[in-house]
Amino acid sequence: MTGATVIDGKQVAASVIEAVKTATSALETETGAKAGLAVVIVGDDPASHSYVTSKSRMAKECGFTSIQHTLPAETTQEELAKLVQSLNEDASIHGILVQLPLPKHLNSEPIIQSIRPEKDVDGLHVVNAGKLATGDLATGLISCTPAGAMLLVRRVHGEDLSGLNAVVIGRSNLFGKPMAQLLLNANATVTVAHSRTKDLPTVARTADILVAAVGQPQMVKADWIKPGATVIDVGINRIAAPERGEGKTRLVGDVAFTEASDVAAVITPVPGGVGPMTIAMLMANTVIAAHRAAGKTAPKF
Ligand SMILES: Nc1nc(=O)c2c([nH]1)NC[C@@H]1CN(c3ccc(C(=O)N[C@@H](CCC(=O)O)C(=O)O)cc3)C=[N+]21
Repeated sequence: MTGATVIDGKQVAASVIEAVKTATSALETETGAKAGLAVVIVGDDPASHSYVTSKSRMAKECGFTSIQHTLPAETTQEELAKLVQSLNEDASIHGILVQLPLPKHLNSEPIIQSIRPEKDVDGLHVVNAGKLATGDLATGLISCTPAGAMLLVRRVHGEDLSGLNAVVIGRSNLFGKPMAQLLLNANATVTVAHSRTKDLPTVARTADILVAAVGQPQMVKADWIKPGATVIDVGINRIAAPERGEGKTRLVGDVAFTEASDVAAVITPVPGGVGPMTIAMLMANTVIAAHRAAGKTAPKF
């Protein structure tokens, strides 16, 4: 039995996309500039290709100039660096996304840091990470998954999280750290827990807002959740689903959704929760970057 309200991330993402479309066409009408997103993918990992395809499709739907660079698995560090450099210099491109992970022989860190911060729509450049860490949310670009998860939190709790305990499980630069900073910036009392935390369930149970990015399928159980909490599930795990037929798989989050729904007040599903928000915020970051490049005040999402 599901007692919790299930947040429809697809629906919230669709409303963000509508706002992006409006901002994109307003910018074009005012300045003649068309927002441009370049997505770079190296190698042939099928999951990565499917994500990139949906990003490119969504970019077109938003009215962007959307270009996709598909490079062979044996691309060298120098070749990739050269491509990023040319995209940095291309005035028609406002956002550059290099799909991660890169093949093992490539070093992603210098590539990400070579993207001009103004075009870093993934929010992974140290300049953007630093702006978020110092509370400057107005001039940088915020990493898409935490930005999307935070937008869902704001839909539930409003802009001010004063007095609320938030626990983020996960401490990656990609998600956990920026998520914690967004929550802190909204006045939540934030705990960052991780694999070395002693007694994770007890720590998790202090959360009014529990954000799970543990990377383990259905690890967060009902007894990890404070009754009435908001649970944001950031996990994307593909597991075997023999009930659907031999060799079939399905997507699950980091939260044991069915049992968690009996305890939480609000919960995000997987699929259909944070995932669609990630793509929507990438579009939002691109139109923000395009506004700034044209010297216009960027829209807020
Ligand atoms: N530079 C970079 N930036 C990223 O933001 C980035 C990346 N690399 N590499 C891979 C991860 C993963 N990621 C997702 C985006 C959307 C869904 C999404 O829309 N998921 C759907 C389900 C999709 C499906 O059915 O497979 C959902 O949760 O409903 C999931 C995962 C972005 N990533």
